[in-house]
Amino acid sequence: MSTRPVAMTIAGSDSGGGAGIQADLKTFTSLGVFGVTVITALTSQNTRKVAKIIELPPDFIESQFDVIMEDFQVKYAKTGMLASSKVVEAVEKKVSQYRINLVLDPVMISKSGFPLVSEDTVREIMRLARKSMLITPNKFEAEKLTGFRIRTNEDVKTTALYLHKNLGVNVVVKGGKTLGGYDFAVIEGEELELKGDLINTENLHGSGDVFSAAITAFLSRGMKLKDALIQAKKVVSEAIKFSLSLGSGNGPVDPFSIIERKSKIEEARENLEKLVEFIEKNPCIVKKVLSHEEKMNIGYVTEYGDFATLAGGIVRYIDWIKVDGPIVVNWYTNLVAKALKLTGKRVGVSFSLTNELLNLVETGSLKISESGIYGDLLMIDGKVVLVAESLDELITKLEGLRK
Ligand SMILES: Cc1ncc(CO)c(N)n1
Repeated sequence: MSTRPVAMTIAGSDSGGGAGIQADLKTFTSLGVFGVTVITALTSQNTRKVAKIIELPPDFIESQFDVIMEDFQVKYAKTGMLASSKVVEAVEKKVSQYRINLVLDPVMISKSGFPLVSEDTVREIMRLARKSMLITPNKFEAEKLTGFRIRTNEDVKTTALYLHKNLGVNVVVKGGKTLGGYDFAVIEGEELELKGDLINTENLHGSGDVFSAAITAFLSRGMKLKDALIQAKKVVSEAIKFSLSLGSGNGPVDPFSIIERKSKIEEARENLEKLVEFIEKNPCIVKKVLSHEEKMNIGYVTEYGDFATLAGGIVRYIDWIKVDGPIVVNWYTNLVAKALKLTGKRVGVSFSLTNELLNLVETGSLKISESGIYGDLLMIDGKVVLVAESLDELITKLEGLRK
C-alpha cells in the first residue's frame, strides 16, 4: 500500500518533450512526487521553434481542476504557460476555490525565442502573482514585469527586492546563463543568494520548468520554501549539467538524470562486487599478475563520470589475497581511474608487471600500450592496467591470462 505526495502542474504541452507538462512530470516523478496535470494549451514545438499553439477552453481547464480536486489532495501547484488572460482568470478562480498554494512561473517565451503568451497577459499574471506563494521569473520575465533592465548580478538582486516589495510576494529572480546561473530570492523578507555552477551549454530547453517543478515537488514533500528553493537549484543545475544533445536547436535538460545517475552508481557497485567475487575465486590469476605484498585495484566509471573503486585495493600475501576496505564512490582517483579516462572504457583492473606478464609480452601473446589509445592493457607509472567496455569483457580478458 504505497502512496506519494501529489503535486499539480498547470501548464502547456510541449510536443518536443523537453519543456512544459512533459518536463514537469519528469521532474515530479524523479523527485518522488505523483504529478497531476491541468493542461492549459497544446503546442507543436521542437528544439528549434514553436509552430502552433492551441489554447484549451477555460471551461475545460476548470473541469480538469474540478475532477482532480474531487479525487486527490493537492496542496501545491505550479503554473507554466498561461497563454491568455482568459486562461489566467480560470486558473485564478480555481486556485482560490481549492486553496492551492501556487508557485507561479511566469513563462513568456520559449528558449527558441517564440512567444508563448499574448502581450495582454502580463497584467493578469501580475495579479495572480500577488496571490501566489512564490514567483520564479527569469531575467527576461522580470524585466517585463518591472520595466527594469537587468545586466548584472546586482540588477538581479534589485529587481527581486522590488518585486517582493511591490507585489508582496516571495520571489526568486533567475539570472540565467549570461549571469552564470546567479539567482536572487526574497522569502518573507529574508534575502537568499543562489549560485549556479558554470555550465557551458545551449541545451537549456525546459530549465525554468524543471526549477519551478522541483520547488513544487519539494514543497509537496513537506519542505520549507527556502529549503525547497535551495534543493531545487541543485536539481536544475544537475539537469543542465546532464542536458541532452537532442534536436538541432536548444536541446532539453534532463531531470531524469537525478535518478539515473544514482542507479548507475548502484550498477557500478554491483559490478565491482561481482569482480571482487571473481578475483577471490581465482587466486591463480591474481598470482600471475600481482607480486607478493603488492596491491591491485579495480574501478568502474559510470556514464555520468562517477568513479567506484576499492578504498584499500587487493593485497597478495604469497598464497592468499585480501580485499582491503569497502567500495567507495568518488572517494579518490587512482591508476584505474586514469586509465579509464584515457581510454574511455568502463571498467578496469590494475596490477604489477610480473615476470609471468613480461614473458607473455615477450612471446607476443600480450601487447602493452603506453599511451592507452590502442591497447586494452596499458602501462601507467610502472604499473599495468587492463581495461574493458563491460564487466563480462574484463572477466573474459582476465581468464585469458590464466593460460
Ligand atoms: C509548453 C511550454 N511551456 C513552457 C515552455 C518554456 O520552457 C515551453 N517552451 N513550452
